[in-house]
Amino acid sequence: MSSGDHLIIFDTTLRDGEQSPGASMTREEKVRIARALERLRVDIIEAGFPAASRGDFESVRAVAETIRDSRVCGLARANEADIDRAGEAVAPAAAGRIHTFIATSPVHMEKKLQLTPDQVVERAVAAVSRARNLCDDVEFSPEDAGRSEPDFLCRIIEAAIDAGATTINIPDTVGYNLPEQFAGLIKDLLQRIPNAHRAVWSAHCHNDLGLAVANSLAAFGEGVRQIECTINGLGERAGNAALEEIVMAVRTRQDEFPCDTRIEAKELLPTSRLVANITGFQVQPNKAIVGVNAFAHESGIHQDGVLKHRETYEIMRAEDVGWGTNRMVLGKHSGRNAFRARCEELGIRFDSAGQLNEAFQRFKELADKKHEIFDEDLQALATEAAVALEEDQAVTLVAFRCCSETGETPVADLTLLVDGNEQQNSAAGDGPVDAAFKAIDGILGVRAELLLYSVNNITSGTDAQGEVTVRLERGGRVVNGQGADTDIVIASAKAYLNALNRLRNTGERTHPQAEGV
Ligand SMILES: CC(=O)SCCNC(=O)CCNC(=O)[C@H](O)C(C)(C)COP(=O)(O)OP(=O)(O)OC[C@H]1O[C@@H](n2cnc3c(N)ncnc32)[C@H](O)[C@@H]1OP(=O)(O)O
Ligand SMILES: CC(C)C(=O)C(=O)O
Ligand SMILES: [Mg+2]
Repeated sequence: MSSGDHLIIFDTTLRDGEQSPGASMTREEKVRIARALERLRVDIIEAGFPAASRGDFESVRAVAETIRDSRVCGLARANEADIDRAGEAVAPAAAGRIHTFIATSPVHMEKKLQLTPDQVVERAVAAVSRARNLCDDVEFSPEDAGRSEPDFLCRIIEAAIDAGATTINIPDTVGYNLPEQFAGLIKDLLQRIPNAHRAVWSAHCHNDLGLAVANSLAAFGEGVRQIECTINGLGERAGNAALEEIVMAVRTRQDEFPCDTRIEAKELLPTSRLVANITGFQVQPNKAIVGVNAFAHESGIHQDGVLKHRETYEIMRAEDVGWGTNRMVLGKHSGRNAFRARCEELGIRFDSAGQLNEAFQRFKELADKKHEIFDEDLQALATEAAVALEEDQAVTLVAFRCCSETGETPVADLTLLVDGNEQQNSAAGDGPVDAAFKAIDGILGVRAELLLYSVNNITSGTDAQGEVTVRLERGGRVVNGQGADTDIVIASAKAYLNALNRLRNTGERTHPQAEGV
């Protein structure tokens, strides 16, 4: 719990994070998240604003009673009642903190507090002194410091340290600052305030301009040793600096920073998921560190690079932040190397370059129709490709159109390539599949009995491939045919043709059951 020479991570998910409209948490939920934060080894957990409500007081107290390895903090305005309530709430903690604040920008002092700067200094000093009588660890924040006058900040911060503040937190409350400007403010305050060295300095940045993490890191570069942040960047308006981004930026770029955090990074993903599930604020896929795509590669050139040497396209290891591993997503941007590697992992071997090419071609065609290709899709593709190569597909589907309207008889219109010649036919049927089969029969003039027709979706989702199996019987011979497509009527036509081709190729076969369904 001591600050030592590491960067102190002050997590405010349960206080500022909870201020996101719609993110309110119950006491039990706060305790669950606090436990996760303790496993993550955050130094300080700001558990709530005890004066806000009885429920929040009880939540902060429950967290203080439960957590042993992180300091537990409660927020309080600069008034007696709030401070006493915060002191009472954190009293059971193994290590507690009272965090008191008052706004220092001209607009906040004049319009919101309706106090003069002298009155604000007076309240800040009284608040810090009162808090110090209740707790030996007191943090003071000049709210809206990012828009406050530096001279006034120097005055009030010096007074707060003299009154007993052990941490001075500089908030960019409305996310207005730019990184260089915020770093400049920190540097200026540290140089000009004579007793600055008696407190730990902290940054608390908001993300209104998407700069919360950048501003926090810039402040770290200028001497702050505590950063206030939240899991998934949850927080008031556009949120706070994201804890996982701060932690991994500092760890990954130790060449740029003076020290590291104590965070157990493998807990980042589980904690992110817990907070997302409890608050209902799901993380965007491209969110750094914890987004589902943060360690996923779909482009062939990237996949090829990562397969050859991970560091070509990854600056962190997925495993280090709680993911099982990085992820190769097969889609239309993927190349042969990733395709073959995944197939090999699934035990699919290609005996020849021709077989690989055939399967890869089919994979690209499918990928044009489907967002993501799953393992089951690959299995189906590999089977189809093998069948296509090993069998004489004398009849193939060239084009297909089907009109199906409420109250109207469905009509299928298709073109087949039969022994090298294109032939077209239309037919009506009881349903689109029946119409398709009849149109095929019309061209081929075959009479086979349909013994079985079944459809399975290979993967989930409305863009999933449907896999159709048909079983045909003619003259005592029984064959099965399979077809897969994102359109199940086309999958049906393919399966029917596959079976008809087999009937042609297995003219002499008498044990069709061996094929199984
Ligand atoms: C930047 C931040 O994140 S600050 C924290 C923001 N979080 C919250 O506000 C969540 C918890 N808040 C609450 O539950 C309520 O606002 C309470 C219980 C704190 C106060 O409720 P109310 O007494 O009804 O006051 P209300 O919220 O309407 O107005 C805030 C009052 O606090 C005053 N105030 C605001 N900040 C401070 C401060 N740091 N120190 C002293 N007084 C303050 C305002 O000037 C206003 O005073 P007024 O009533 O005399 O005009
Ligand atoms: C209470 C303070 C630190 C705050 O949340 C802010 O200014 O954003
Ligand atoms: Mg804030």
